[in-house]
Amino acid sequence: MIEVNNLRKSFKNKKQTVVALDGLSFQARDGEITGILGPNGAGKTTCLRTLYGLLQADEGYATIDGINASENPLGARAKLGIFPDKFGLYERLTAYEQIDYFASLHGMTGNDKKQAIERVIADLDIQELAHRKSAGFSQGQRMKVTLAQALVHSPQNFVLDEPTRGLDVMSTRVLRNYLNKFKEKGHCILFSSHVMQEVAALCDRVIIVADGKLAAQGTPQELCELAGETQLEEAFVKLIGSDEGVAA
Ligand SMILES: Nc1ncnc2c1ncn2[C@@H]1O[C@H](COP(=O)(O)OP(=O)(O)OP(=O)(O)O)[C@@H](O)[C@H]1O
Repeated sequence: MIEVNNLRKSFKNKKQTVVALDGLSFQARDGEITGILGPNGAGKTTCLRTLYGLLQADEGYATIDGINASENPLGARAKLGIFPDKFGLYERLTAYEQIDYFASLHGMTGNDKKQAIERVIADLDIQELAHRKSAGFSQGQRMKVTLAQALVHSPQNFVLDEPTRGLDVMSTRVLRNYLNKFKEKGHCILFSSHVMQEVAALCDRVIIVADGKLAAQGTPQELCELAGETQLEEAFVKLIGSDEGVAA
């Protein structure tokens, strides 16, 4: 379970202060897919970077299975799989070596590590890629290796930043199926998006963020009822009071 409590974060330069998070709070529960939906600049990535321990909030805190992400970033990351917005594979390494590298970063060694790598390779059905160098991998193959390296340490929680950006239809379907399977096993999945269809298709609960604050939350159905609309897109526009920076 992931909890975000009253997060505040501003970025300051000489001329200007940008408030990225302005007291954001929400929960993402086990056994559910939670989507953070918000227009461009709403604060989604800033929130996720705080969860990874890459950014320190000015106020408030985030916990991963009860572990404070800024006080104990290594402990929190052990419980977290991170699917970044760009697939940064090392072209000269094989898929197996990439996954092995991430397993080692999580402190895995010996037979436990070997078994974990083989399990995730089988899970994602990438046996034929395992001993190929990643230079030349297709977008879908890169996505699967990225998933494997994010999940090799069997985290309870999985966070994805705009996961289907740049993916073709087939890769998007593979990723969605995988997220649904992961959810059915009782894991907590949190992803950010400004793509309405994706959120409507995948999410059990939606956190709508605008200007760094929680604008509304609930199931897609509850959000439609709250706004008095039948389509999530219309409900979203009504709830944030603007249609800027939203993709259908
Ligand atoms: N490192 C930074 N320095 C200065 N301003 C920043 C920095 N990171 C984020 N911001 C600002 O904070 C606000 C929130 O940005 P953030 O990237 O979290 O939004 P987002 O919801 O992820 O947007 P998008 O959907 O466009 O990716 C924006 O106004 C952005 O310009």
